[in-house]
Amino acid sequence: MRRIGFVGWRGMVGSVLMERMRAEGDFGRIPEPVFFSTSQAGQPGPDIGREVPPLADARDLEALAAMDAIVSCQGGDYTREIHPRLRAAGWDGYWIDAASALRMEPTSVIVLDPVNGDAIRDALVRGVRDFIGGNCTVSLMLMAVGGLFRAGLVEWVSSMTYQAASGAGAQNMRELLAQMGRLREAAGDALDDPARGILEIDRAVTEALRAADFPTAHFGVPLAGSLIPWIDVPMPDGRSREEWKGAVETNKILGREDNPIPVDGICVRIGAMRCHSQALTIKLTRDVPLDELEAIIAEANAWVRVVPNERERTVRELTPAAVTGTLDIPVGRLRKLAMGPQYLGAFTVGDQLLWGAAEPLRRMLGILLER
Ligand SMILES: NC(=O)C1=CN([C@@H]2O[C@H](COP(=O)(O)OP(=O)(O)OC[C@H]3O[C@@H](n4cnc5c(N)ncnc54)[C@H](OP(=O)(O)O)[C@@H]3O)[C@@H](O)[C@H]2O)C=CC1
Ligand SMILES: N[C@@H](CC(=O)OP(=O)(O)O)C(=O)O
Repeated sequence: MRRIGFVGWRGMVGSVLMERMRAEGDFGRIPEPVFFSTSQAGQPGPDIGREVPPLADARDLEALAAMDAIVSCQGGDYTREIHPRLRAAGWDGYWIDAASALRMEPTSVIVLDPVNGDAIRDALVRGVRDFIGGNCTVSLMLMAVGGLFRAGLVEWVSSMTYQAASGAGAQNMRELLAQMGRLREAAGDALDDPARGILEIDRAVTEALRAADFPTAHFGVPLAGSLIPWIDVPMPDGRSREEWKGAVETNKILGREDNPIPVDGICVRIGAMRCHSQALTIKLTRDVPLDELEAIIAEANAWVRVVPNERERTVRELTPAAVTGTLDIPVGRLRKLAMGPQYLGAFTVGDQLLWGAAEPLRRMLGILLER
């Protein structure tokens, strides 16, 4: 593992990956990092604390084929264009990818090593070469309650999501802020005057939300002051593709494709910046006391943390504002539901650019570098 190529490192997910790799000193373990771009070939590469060659052309198959591994955060269109051609040309290096394009291919493994590290290592021994990061919502749910799955305690899960703007892309994050700004403008001076009636302010804000010039070029509809109960394209059975991924990717990561655990729910976009939250209803395979369930959840990996089901701790620690920019995976609101002792309620939050996207790729590269 000498030459590692990075494609898509300038983008939002790629930048988070670069930040994490710099913070962890990963580049010190890579003898020859090569940075590619589809639009900036020949320009200087990123600052990684030592000199790197100018950017290579991300469509130059010969240059790509000289890599022992390629990490791509460039997106699905790029993967669909380049990966088959590289493989057809006989390239047998490792392909590590953030995009969903290859996730459900039988030749690939979805990587989330705190949950399926053994499956990843088995796959390496079997000669698997394509290692793909999972859907952010799926990875964050499994980081949160993977312990319950591992213990065989999950009969089914319903996940109701509250997904951040970042999942739709960098331009959407900007648009969310532009929408927020427009609403603040609409409230005008009335907001600074405590004597002015709230209904007057609300009327002005609603008018702005519905105005033809409200900034909606990327989301298509208002997100600030509203929400969007549909993410990604429709599937034939009424699910959105994001909801479909919840089921198929979870079971692929768990190695349960032949005997899948039902996972379903409604995926909703809300006005958070980069943290996805999920309210989970879990039907347990048997009645287990709550304190045992909490211990199983908390011991599953080094990042998950149980937040006691207390108001003060919950509103401070179990929110996008508290979690954003960190690798923490808090899980709280844990309690048995009114439906019966086998029904567990939970709420979890995670940064969708870290554990939801960049971190599993960084760790997969780390596993390859250790070999
Ligand atoms: N957004 C998310 O939450 C998640 C995304 N993913 C996957 O990762 C892929 C990449 O997503 P994302 O990072 O959001 O994509 P971006 O749109 O932020 O970046 C993709 C590419 O756009 C090019 N680009 C053009 N202009 C700019 C600019 N001004 N600044 C930076 N880059 C620019 C860069 O390529 P070049 O250097 O070649 O011009 C860059 O690598 C997605 O398609 C998806 O498959 C996976 C999980 C979560
Ligand atoms: N679809 C996710 C983000 C994403 O890019 O997912 P995927 O990697 O599965 O395409 C969201 O909108 O929040």
